[in-house]
Amino acid sequence: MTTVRRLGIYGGTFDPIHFGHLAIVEEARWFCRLDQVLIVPAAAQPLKEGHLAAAHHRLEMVRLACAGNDALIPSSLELDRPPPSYTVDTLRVCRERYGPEVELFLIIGADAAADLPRWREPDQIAHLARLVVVERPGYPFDPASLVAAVPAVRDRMIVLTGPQLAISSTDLRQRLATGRPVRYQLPDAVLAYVNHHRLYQVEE
Ligand SMILES: Nc1ncnc2c1ncn2[C@@H]1O[C@H](COP(=O)(O)OP(=O)(O)OP(=O)(O)O)[C@@H](O)[C@H]1O
Ligand SMILES: O=C(O)c1ccc[n+]([C@@H]2O[C@H](COP(=O)([O-])O)[C@@H](O)[C@H]2O)c1
Repeated sequence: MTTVRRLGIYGGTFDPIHFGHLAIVEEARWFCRLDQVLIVPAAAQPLKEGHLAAAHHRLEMVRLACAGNDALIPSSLELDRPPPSYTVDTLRVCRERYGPEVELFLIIGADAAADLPRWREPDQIAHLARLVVVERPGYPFDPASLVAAVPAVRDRMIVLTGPQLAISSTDLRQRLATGRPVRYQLPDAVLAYVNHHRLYQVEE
């Protein structure tokens, strides 16, 4: 069994999960020498209007995407409690489950990081976990403004350039709805699942 000393936590709507997600996790895992990364689909993201695929579908797609990489652990942590899914609560549960010796690393894309001041208890988030911000094409990130808005992130933030893949779930959903190709933007097994369950097709 892997001894976990450095644990990554990567939350998202994952509607659907794609290679942009997986590539940034891999970068963070390598750079921060993480033993494991929990991939945590949100029941309901507090600042988002809603999602299209049901929670069990999004979790199953995460499971399929993680297959073959023992360091990636699909987690139903946020689906097992009532929404909204506040990250600070998830980090508290992880702290309790894994104990004080395990260092927590919260992985987030640059667009989500810029929004951190609007999240619930951002100071506590920075106390509970180091923040691993991975840059994303189209979302210039200014660490100084984040530190100005949430001083607790100073010395707790790592910014990675990352693989810079301009893939988004919104674009994938639009492509799927209009019959455009999405292959090579997400794992084949996830695409097969999406097609089998007709997740993002517009009914005629
Ligand atoms: N291509 C990408 N590069 C870097 N970070 C990404 C990328 N896609 C998503 N992320 C990050 O992954 C996390 C989860 O994102 P999410 O599930 O909302 O995907 P998304 O592609 O942004 O979806 P949507 O288009 O529906 O908003 C967030 O921290 C987000 O910033
Ligand atoms: O805790 C909050 O207040 C909060 C506000 C907005 C977003 N989040 C989390 O940020 C992660 C990325 O969100 P998203 O919309 O990019 O999928 C996901 O795990 C969300 O639950 C958390």
